[in-house]
Amino acid sequence: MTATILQGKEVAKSIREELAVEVAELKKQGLVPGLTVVLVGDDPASHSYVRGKSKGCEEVGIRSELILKEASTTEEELLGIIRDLNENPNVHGILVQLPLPAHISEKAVIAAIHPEKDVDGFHPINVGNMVLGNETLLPCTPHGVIELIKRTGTEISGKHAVVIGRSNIVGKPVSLLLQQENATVTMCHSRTQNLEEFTTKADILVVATGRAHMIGKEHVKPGAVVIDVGVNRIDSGKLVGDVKFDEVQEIASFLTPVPGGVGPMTITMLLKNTVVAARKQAQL
Ligand SMILES: Nc1nc(=O)c2c([nH]1)NC[C@@H]1CN(c3ccc(C(=O)N[C@@H](CCC(=O)O)C(=O)O)cc3)C=[N+]21
Ligand SMILES: [Mg+2]
Repeated sequence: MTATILQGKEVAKSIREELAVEVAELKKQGLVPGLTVVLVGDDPASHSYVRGKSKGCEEVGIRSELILKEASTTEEELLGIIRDLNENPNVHGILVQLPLPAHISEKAVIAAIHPEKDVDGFHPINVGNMVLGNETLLPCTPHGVIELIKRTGTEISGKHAVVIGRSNIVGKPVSLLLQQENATVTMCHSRTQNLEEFTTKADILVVATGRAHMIGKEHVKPGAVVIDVGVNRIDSGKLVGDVKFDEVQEIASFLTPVPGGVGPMTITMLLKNTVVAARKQAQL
């Protein structure tokens, strides 16, 4: 079997086209959705991701603004910026790019964002609502993963999903969303013993370890849907996933590439959240 490659980039494009139509409609009603991205410091990877976000906004007609602050910015200054953005009616979404410099508490910064403007879905109130199954702004990568799996035409309900990685931004929330789609979910992580024993049972395997090329075909059940959330910059400068693509392609039914898989879906879900947040705030 050779896997069908799940082109996240193309799925993302079609969702962006739908969003562009929706945004044009909102503009006729006087509402221009607005996203502000705050970037502290000069991490090149962060700058590259942020460029992707501005480009996405431009594509769908969202007004986007970038606030660049030097690495020496204090937590108080950053909290002050967030307070102003919380009060600005033209700003519907606030995204503070992570990671932040070590002297700034990410927890404090995330908690300071108004939950209705938290388009990352990282605020404890939004996380709590997600856990409860309440309608809320969902975290972008997990939401993008679910959308991608749905595009395979695979029924999630009743399937065994195995998630590797237990981070707050991917592993934990994606496990929860899969369970809400009625999958039976197993969560594995860096301390899991006999990883293959679990992963070879997976109908759906979501890999979010942050370790380049750690999953090979010996980990995968023939015919599985494999979603690679890894974005690892290797020495050559190349971007690679957590999955050995060429190997796993021989055995999976569907496989996401890196780049061009989950990444573009993440940004698209951010655009979607910004539109949802704008509607909610404008009561439209
Ligand atoms: N507050 C916050 N929210 C985030 O959502 C957030 C963050 N901080 N910090 C960093 C991570 C990482 N992240 C990515 C988004 C898109 C791609 C993406 O589109 N990647 C392209 C390739 C991009 C390239 O070539 O560099 C792809 O996979 O095809 C990757 C990574 C969002 N993050
Ligand atoms: Mg882990």
